[in-house]
Amino acid sequence: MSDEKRDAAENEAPIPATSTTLEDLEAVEPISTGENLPSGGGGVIMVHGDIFAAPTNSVLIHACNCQGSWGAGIALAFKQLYPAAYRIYHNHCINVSNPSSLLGTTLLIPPQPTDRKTHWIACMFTSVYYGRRVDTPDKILESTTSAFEHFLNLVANEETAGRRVVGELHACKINSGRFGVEWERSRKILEDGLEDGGKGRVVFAYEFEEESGGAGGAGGSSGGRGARSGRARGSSRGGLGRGQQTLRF
Ligand SMILES: Nc1ncnc2c1ncn2[C@@H]1O[C@H](COP(=O)(O)OP(=O)(O)OC[C@H]2O[C@H](OP(=O)(O)O)[C@H](O)[C@@H]2O)[C@@H](O)[C@H]1O
Repeated sequence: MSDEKRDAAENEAPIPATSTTLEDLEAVEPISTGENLPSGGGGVIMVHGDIFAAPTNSVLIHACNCQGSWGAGIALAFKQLYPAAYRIYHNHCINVSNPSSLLGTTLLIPPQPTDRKTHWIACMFTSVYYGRRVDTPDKILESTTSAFEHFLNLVANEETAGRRVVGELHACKINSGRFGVEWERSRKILEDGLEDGGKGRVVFAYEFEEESGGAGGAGGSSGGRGARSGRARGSSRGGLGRGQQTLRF
C-alpha cells in the first residue's frame, strides 16, 4: 500500500472503544516475580510474553515515526488499546511546524483515565518517516541514542515531581520490525544508555513470536490485528548470564 493510501486508510479506520481484543487482554495477568533481576546495576532483560500484560503503572516503550500515525505493527495495537494516549501522540506530532524536529526525542504519556489499561507510553521518535521513506539504520540508531537519553531524563523528572507512580520499564524490540534495524544494535544502545544515566534501572524487553499477519518483520505485513496477533512463548528461568535471563509476563 502506498504511504498516501495508508494515511487515508488510517484516518478512516475506527478506533474501537471495546473489542474482543480488549476483552482478551483483561484475561492476561502479568507474572512479574522480580526474580533474576541484576543485583545492583541495571540493564536490559529479555522476557517472553506480551508487553500489554505488563504490571500496572509500567512504562511501555516503543519506537515511532514523527508523522503522528500509529498505523502498523505494534503501534497499531497501541492505537487500538490506548486511544486517548494516541490522541496525545497525534496532537504532539501535528502541532509542531516541522515534524522532523521531534527526531531523537521521546514523548512520555502518563496513563489516561479513559484508556482501559493503566500504563505509561513512551514514544521514542527514531525515524522521521515510515515505509519506503524510513531513515537508514545508522540514522535510526543515532536518534535512538538521544531519544533514550531524553526518556531517562523524563522518567527521572517524573520521579522527582512525585505526582504519579512510574513503574517498571518495558520495551518491545524497538526498531526491529518495520524500521528494519537489527534488535541487538538497538539493545546495545539501551544498555549503554542505562549504564550512563539509568541509575540502576532495568528495561524488560520482549521476545514476541508473531503469527501470520502480525507486527514483525522489516517492511513486512500491514499489521492485521497488530501485536495481539502474536503469542507468548514458554519461559525459561535461571542459569543464564546477566542480560540473558528470561522472565515470563
Ligand atoms: N504484544 C507485543 N508484545 C511485545 N512485543 C511485540 C508485541 N507485538 C509486536 N511486538 C514486537 O514489537 C517489535 C517492533 O516491531 P514494529 O514493526 O511494530 O516496530 P518498529 O519499532 O520496527 O518500527 C516502528 C514503526 O512502526 C510503527 O508503525 P507506524 O509507522 O507508526 O504506522 C511505528 O509507529 C513506527 O513507525 C517487533 O519485534 C514485534 O515482534
